[in-house]
Amino acid sequence: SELPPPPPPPRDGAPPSPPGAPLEPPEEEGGGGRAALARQLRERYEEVLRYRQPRAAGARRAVRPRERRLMDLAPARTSAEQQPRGRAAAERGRASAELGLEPPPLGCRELRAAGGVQYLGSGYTKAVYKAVLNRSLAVALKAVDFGGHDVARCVRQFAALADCYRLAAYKIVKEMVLLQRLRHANVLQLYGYCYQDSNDIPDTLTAITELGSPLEMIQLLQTSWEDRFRICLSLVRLLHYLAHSPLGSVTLLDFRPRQFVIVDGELKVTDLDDASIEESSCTSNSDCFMEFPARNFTLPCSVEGRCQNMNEKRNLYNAYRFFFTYLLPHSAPPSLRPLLDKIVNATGELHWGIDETAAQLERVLNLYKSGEYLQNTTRISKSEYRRVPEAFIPDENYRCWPSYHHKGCLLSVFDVNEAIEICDSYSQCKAFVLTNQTTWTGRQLVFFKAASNHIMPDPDKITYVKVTD
Ligand SMILES: Nc1ncnc2c1ncn2[C@@H]1O[C@H](COP(=O)(O)OP(=O)(O)OP(=O)(O)O)[C@@H](O)[C@H]1O
Repeated sequence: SELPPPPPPPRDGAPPSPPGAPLEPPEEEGGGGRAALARQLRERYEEVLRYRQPRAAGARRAVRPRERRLMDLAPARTSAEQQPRGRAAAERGRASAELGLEPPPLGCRELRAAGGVQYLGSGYTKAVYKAVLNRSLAVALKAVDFGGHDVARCVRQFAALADCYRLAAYKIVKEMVLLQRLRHANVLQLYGYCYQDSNDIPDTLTAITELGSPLEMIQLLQTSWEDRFRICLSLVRLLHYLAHSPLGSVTLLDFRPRQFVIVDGELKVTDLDDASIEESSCTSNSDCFMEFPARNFTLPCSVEGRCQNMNEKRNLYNAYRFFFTYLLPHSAPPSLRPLLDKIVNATGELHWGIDETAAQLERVLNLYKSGEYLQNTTRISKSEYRRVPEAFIPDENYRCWPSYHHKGCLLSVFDVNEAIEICDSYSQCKAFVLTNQTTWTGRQLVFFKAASNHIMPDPDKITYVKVTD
């Protein structure tokens, strides 16, 4: 309900080209509102510069008011169609260098030929579209949302659409710089970007990124523990990377689940416009106060006058409150529960840092993958099973939860003994079929069946039929 209405669909199947252009460092102007807007533009511009410069470069460079346009990329009026290819590429390369980015593999040329453009969603600032580039690559396109809260509020206040666009577009620029500098399996990949003129505003920016699907908590709660654990593990790997990133310790100030998307079952951060590397300065511990809806923490103030590990701990507590409590313990294998409860408690109390938390989750992964978690359980089968190689049972499904198949009972197992244990524990289960499919941890997928009347040949599967009860 808090989402702004979607922007109008792109005309003639063209990619969305919302107006505006970040880019020239704003000059200070006299006079109330305009001066305030100019100041905000300048602050955003300076922030982008901070992120794009390698830390080792040392002190911040002074920003010259008339410095060349920061993101004067390949404008639409010099479209790739109208100019030799080499020049377009050269312009892109030069622009990338200005941004501190590598030349993008995808740009305006590919965007103009995009197909299947579809509105995906929007937040306060950006609208996101799905599109197919080069007829094969499905990507996400991010642009400033003209109907969005950010632009609308700014226009109401300053009545200056072009500058309000620039202010919002800086968020995309910041995100692009961060996506480029923070490279990790759980950070969305930036494929490229395009500046093109729009009706009212020159040099509107579209970022081209990897496509994901929105993270739906309700949906996640209905999936297997294995898949939910994967989300938590990818989040912890991401936070571990962010705590030790090339930019320093990065905190995600906005940590709601909608800042993340799922790509092939892995969680990836997509919205980086609220990321920050500033570590709060302090003179005493009371300056290092962290407030959350249900808990507050006071962190130690270091002798250097910085709140110790505040960025890392903020991320960790948010991971606990938005993800771990919901996703980690429920329907986990019973022998892993004590360790998982320990992880949930330790992060909820901020007793551990990210290094320890990551090490503990990797430990859970190893116990699960290696089958060690099964060792404490008694593994004597109540029933006998007849092995029928190269065979499967096409029907006779029953439903179970949480199943990998919506009609049948498809679960992952470590080995055939675990499948026997599961079948033993379901009175409905009369047989099971080992498939040749595996999950992300390498566990085998098994169909549990309610009868074994029709067995069919299949070279890739093995059927086990319960012979006694
Ligand atoms: N790469 C992507 N693939 C698929 N959907 C995405 C992608 N990136 C973003 N989205 C969807 O689009 C929505 C808006 O994107 P994004 O969060 O970047 O915009 P925003 O204006 O910064 O939002 P917010 O107000 O949450 O900060 C997201 O909630 C997400 O569901």
